[in-house]
Amino acid sequence: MSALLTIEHMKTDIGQYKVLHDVSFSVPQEGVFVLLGRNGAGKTTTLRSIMGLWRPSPGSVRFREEDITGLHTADIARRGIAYVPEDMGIFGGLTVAENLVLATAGGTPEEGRLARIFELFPAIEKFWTKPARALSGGQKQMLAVARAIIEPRALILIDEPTKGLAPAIIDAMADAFAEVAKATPILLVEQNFHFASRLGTNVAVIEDGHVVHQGAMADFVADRALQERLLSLSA
Ligand SMILES: Nc1ncnc2c1ncn2[C@@H]1O[C@H](COP(=O)(O)OP(=O)(O)OP(=O)(O)O)[C@@H](O)[C@H]1O
Repeated sequence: MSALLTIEHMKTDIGQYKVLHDVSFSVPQEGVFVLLGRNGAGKTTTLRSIMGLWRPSPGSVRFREEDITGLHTADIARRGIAYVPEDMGIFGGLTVAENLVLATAGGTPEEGRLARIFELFPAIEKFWTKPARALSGGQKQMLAVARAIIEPRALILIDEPTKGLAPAIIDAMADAFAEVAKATPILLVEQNFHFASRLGTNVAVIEDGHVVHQGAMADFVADRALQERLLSLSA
């Protein structure tokens, strides 16, 4: 089966700074693909480049067999790629309901989809009429992901959802994300190796703007020497 998303030799400059030097990886049609790397390695820049928020040049991004390199962000999103940025992009002054309605194309969430979201993230239903700023950090992250899946999507990019969250919340999030991934593949940026290895089916490691490893998560988890070398982990 061909890959869902293929990135080849992506290189991104931000102003005068050369941030991505050579990023290549392929996201399969199913599961959770994790992009790991130390602080400042280029993970967020990779997601932003896929979404057209930075313009990669040269290199190519292919999605469902189509070359989407250089398209505008709205055109990339229209092809079914949702992006949950690290700051989550939710509106604190609006209610949870309004945040979800704003994320729908027609202004009315589809009933079955909303019911599924309530099942996955009970806090969304519980705090439906409350302002989003009243949610805890973990609940805000759940709302951000709920916004991403309120419409059918082909792929969700999620940037470091566990940042700053307590272990019990992270465990609940892992369960919910595993459920989400059964319907929609996820490209996940993470630094929390425990969370990433629990969820991930495939992994790529980025170091100083280069992808230095790509493979099955199970093989990476089994290879402690490789983890130690690439991530300074002794997990
Ligand atoms: N707007 C910007 N202007 C200049 N340099 C930037 C900008 N955004 C990111 N960088 C630099 O690009 C490099 C990669 O940043 P990026 O945010 O992609 O890393 P990351 O792997 O996501 O790290 P983190 O885990 O800390 O978020 C860093 O050295 C960062 O300082």
